[in-house]
Amino acid sequence: MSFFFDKDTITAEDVSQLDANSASLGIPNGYLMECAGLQATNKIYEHYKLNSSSSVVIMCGIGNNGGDGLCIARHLATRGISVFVILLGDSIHIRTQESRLNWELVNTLTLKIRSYSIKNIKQLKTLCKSEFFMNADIIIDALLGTGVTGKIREPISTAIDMINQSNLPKISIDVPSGMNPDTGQITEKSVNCDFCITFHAKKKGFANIKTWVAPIGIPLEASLFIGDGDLRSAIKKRDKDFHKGQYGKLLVIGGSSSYSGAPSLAAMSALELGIDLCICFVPKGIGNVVRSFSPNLIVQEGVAENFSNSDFLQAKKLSNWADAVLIGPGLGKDPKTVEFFEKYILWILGKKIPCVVDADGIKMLGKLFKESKIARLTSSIVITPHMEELKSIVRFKNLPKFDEIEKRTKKLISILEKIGGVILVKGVYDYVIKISKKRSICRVNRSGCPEMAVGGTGDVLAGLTSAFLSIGNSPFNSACAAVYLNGLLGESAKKSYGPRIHATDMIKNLKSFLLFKKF
Ligand SMILES: NC(=O)C1=CN([C@@H]2O[C@H](COP(=O)(O)OP(=O)(O)OC[C@H]3O[C@@H](n4cnc5c(N)ncnc54)[C@H](O)[C@@H]3O)[C@@H](O)[C@H]2O)[C@@H](O)CC1
Ligand SMILES: Nc1ncnc2c1ncn2[C@@H]1O[C@H](COP(=O)(O)OP(=O)(O)O)[C@@H](O)[C@H]1O
Ligand SMILES: [K+]
Repeated sequence: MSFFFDKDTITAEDVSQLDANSASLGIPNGYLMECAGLQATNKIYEHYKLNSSSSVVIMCGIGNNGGDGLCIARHLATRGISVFVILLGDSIHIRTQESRLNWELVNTLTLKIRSYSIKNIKQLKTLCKSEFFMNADIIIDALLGTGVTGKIREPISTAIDMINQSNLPKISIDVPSGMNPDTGQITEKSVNCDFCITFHAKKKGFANIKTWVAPIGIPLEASLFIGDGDLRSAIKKRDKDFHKGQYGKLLVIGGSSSYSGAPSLAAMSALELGIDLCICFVPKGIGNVVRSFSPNLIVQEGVAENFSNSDFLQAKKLSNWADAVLIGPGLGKDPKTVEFFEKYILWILGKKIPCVVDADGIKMLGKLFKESKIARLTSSIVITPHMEELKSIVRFKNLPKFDEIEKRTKKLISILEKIGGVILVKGVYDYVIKISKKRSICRVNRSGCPEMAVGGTGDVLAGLTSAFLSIGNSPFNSACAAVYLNGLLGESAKKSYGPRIHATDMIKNLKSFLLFKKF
């Protein structure tokens, strides 16, 4: 299944994404910690040929890396090994439920485990001179993992020194504490481990570390199906010192004499997601209709009641201002608009400004492909066709059913390789595909409900995709996060208002939904 989204090395961000996606699939975080603890225990037990006369020191932090260490302590003790647990910090500060549970369990098992929580460095130094510490067979480093940030603080800093000063064999859990797992950088100090037992996949920054990778039950589905983790990481946090415009400037080009709702729905979705600024560039005569949706929208009108080449200069100017562009919703099919679109799209393909093409824009793209005016889309373009729209761009007959994932993915990739770009194929399951010469990848979205098959929900999706682009996400990640959120909004609108939902109900629910889900 190499076309699915599995990676050889992963970052801390990937880890938290996979973790949250596993939770979306119903796998509690504590299960993963239990697997991690048991896998590490098995490896250590076999590698060092431990037996009931062995003794082990485990240094634990107050995050989940420490939780893994506490879990290992329990499993080693179960095998009759004497364990000496040192928690670096007060137990009331343990950060997660899973780690706290493991701390409580460690303190319930009294036969083979002794545990200490360190209040100050002096206490730590005394413990490190104790007979147990000096005579142990190995020392396990579960101080810091993928959650490390900034300079190493006390008492962890001294604990790292203590581990490094000891002559015992040293095993690091997940990450050698102190090392940045994404870059391999050691700002100050890190544990000089003999080897590292790392979970799920090797971390990106590991170069010269002896590593053993342990699977911990993160299922393939957590990488294949888009979930909470994707959405959480796409909703980027505003930096404290951000000023207006740094969290997304979006340009929506759409609308025509017949359609004013489509660009309005897209722009409103983007605004409700929380981006800073959205300019709607619409043809003359519909500006006030779009304005009436919200005073927060900035609306500019073109020269005539349908776009034409006379609007090209203004479209270019506004695009250069924007972080991302959405073109297509409600554009119509006026021949002059088709000319304008062609000119604009050829320009933007050359500029690499992140851009979403939807609705009428997709049909016009199809024409450009047919006339060989475009050979290939660039990786900065996302198109969001449903099946019929996709047929206007590339020829194909039938596809395997929506839930025959492996077959459908293979077929879609072979079809889409001809056109390139990032393609979000809408349907009961949405398929987000990034075509690349090296290796094309596919993610699948299962959120959403049949009640969403009404006018306007596609415009909301296009608005969300371009909004995610405007705050700095990659085209692929933007499409994934948007289609997942769009489906959740459909489900949530159905819960709030019953089966007769409109696109406006989805937008209405956006802010409270994100707040409720703590995004
Ligand atoms: N996400 C997953 O899928 C799983 C993660 N697991 C473990 O969880 C770890 C990540 O857990 P967390 O996110 O809680 O992070 P960590 O356990 O790496 O550490 C986070 C805590 O350490 C402290 N800290 C961070 N930087 C520090 C510094 N520079 N100096 C001193 N203290 C510092 C802070 O109190 C912070 O809350 C992984 O490395 C792995 O060991 C496992 O339990 C298995 C499942
Ligand atoms: N039957 C369905 N089940 C689940 N989701 C659906 C269904 N029909 C449409 N959707 C979702 O609604 C959104 C809009 O899709 P669609 O109606 O095809 O767009 P458009 O408005 O462009 O025609 C997409 O995210 C799609 O996944
Ligand atoms: K560690």
